[in-house]
Amino acid sequence: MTAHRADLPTAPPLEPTVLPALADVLARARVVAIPTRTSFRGVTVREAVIIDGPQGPTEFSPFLEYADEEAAAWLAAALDFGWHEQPAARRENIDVNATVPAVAAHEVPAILARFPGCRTAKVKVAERGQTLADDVARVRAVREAMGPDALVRVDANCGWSVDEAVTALTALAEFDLDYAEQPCTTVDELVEVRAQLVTLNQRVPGSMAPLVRIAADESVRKASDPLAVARSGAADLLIIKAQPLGGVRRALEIVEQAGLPVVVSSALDTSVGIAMGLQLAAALPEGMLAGACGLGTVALLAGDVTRDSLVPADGAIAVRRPVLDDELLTKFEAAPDRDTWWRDRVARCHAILANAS
Ligand SMILES: O=C(O)CCC(=O)c1ccccc1C(=O)O
Ligand SMILES: [Mg+2]
Repeated sequence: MTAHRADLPTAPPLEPTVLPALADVLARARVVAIPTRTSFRGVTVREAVIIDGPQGPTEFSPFLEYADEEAAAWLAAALDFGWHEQPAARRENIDVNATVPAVAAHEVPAILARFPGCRTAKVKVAERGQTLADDVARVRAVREAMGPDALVRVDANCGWSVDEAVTALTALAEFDLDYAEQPCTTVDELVEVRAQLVTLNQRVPGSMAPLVRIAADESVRKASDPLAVARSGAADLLIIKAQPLGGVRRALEIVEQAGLPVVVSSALDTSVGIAMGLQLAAALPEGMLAGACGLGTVALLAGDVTRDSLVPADGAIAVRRPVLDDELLTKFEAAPDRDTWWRDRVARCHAILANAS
């Protein structure tokens, strides 16, 4: 165990309350493979296990490259959402952002059209194989399409070094960014980028605010210690995802302990996983939400497992659980080898949770 400053406790352990039997989980599971409309961080088919739990449908969809230890937290989340009562909702509708993949600038209007009414956009930047000029052109296209009142954010997904991040965010500052999500990989790098951006902001003498605010995503959801960011002052706000953090209740505990404003986001889930994110956003204490959430991403998929998809209307999504559609589950059924692969993965992650409890 590392030493911790007294002001922040360690993150709560993954506690898989009462674990349902593996056979029960698998009997309720359907594996689906849904194409994306646009390549999103290299993903062109999104695979997911949809489980018809006693409390409602739930989803297990860790990315393919994740090892079992990491994927086990996603299974804890899925089982918690499918088998246990969830924290009470404090709001009925959740504002969401448009999510703009790393497309060419001329494709931006077509992407934004899938997010009706959204007044916040999050734009992917620092994509491998692209240049800062591509990012500037894409962000400019978003700002021009949405107008001066919209909020525009960027997400670099760890794609920059400290120097690249400072250069890029200085160049992008003319578009008046709401925040930059995970510009670099490590917590120390985030601290350094943020410090340099504070220095660059000295147009307001004595201000300790950075030129662009920093949000942490991977440094929260992929970290063994999701509170390290908050403890070291590496970010102005946190991106919180229910599946990787082990479910709605554990994510709420982490938010409370971190004490930073948050934006709830998805992992490119089907409507079932989005429902979990909406539940988390709806349960957040007053004043913790830092704006529109990244939960509109079903609009980036070319299919879904419900007829009543959880996509934005008027810039928001109503908090609800979708009704599974058997025809769609069959239509997007994964190939037999992929079905077997996912069921084996569920079994291995289930064993990890069983050993931990
Ligand atoms: O936050 C959003 O707008 C959508 C979700 C999103 O960007 C995302 C989706 C899948 C995997 C990673 C990420 C991410 O935020 O980095
Ligand atoms: Mg992100």
